[in-house]
Amino acid sequence: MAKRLPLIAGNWKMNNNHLEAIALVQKLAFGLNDKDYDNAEVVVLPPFTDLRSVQTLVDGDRLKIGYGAQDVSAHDKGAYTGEISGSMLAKLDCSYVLAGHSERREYHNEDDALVNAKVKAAYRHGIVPILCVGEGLEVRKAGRQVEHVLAQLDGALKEVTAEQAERIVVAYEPVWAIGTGEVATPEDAQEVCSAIRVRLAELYSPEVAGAVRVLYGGSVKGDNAPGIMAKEDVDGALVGGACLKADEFVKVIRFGGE
Ligand SMILES: O=C(CO)COP(=O)(O)O
Repeated sequence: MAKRLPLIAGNWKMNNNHLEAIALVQKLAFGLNDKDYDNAEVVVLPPFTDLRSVQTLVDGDRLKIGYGAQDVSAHDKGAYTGEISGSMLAKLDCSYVLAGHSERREYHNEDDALVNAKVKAAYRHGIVPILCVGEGLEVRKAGRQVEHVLAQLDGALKEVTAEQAERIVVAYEPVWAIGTGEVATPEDAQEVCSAIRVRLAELYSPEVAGAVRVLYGGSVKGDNAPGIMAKEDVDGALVGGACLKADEFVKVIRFGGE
């Protein structure tokens, strides 16, 4: 089985205008060397309004940093005020798009059916979805995190083919660890990431399960990344706060040492 290249993705959330975006990507590129890009695929997920500027910079300077969006419409075009389609993102050469981030689920009432529609919209336009799943504190306290996350996974993957699923990225982000400074232990992350992989093998095949990158997200920083990344079924990180500072994000990307 081919070794999975770790993916370190920075979700900027609603931070940085397009000028700030250019400055941050330039600083990040300046801080990274060839070895870093061999160790991990580096991706940034800026707000929609920054994507054209990021595309121009990445193209012009031939940066090895990938990029994508934080959301996509389930629809391809038409009267959907405020929405952004997969084809618009594809035209900006976005490689990835988040689907089902807990903040979309919470503040925009996105349910598994809508997340599933967004996952399929991404595939229609050749964009790899980064599917976010994760439990809240109550579910964690009740010890039902695995069951909860697998139900989200099943819902999001309805009618997704094995060929499509092989390319998906799944990010396990326990809601109680997002933006709280409360990081899951490496064992917590491994438990759920491994359960996700087992479920992918059941839904598809061991080959698909072996190819999919499963990330952990939730208060990942330079100092806790190595412990989490050392776990067998954790193939990278989805980083929020720590990706807004280039130096700190570089530390996460160097989880395995300089
Ligand atoms: O939600 C996250 C990434 O998508 C995690 O955010 P923090 O790293 O700020 O906890």
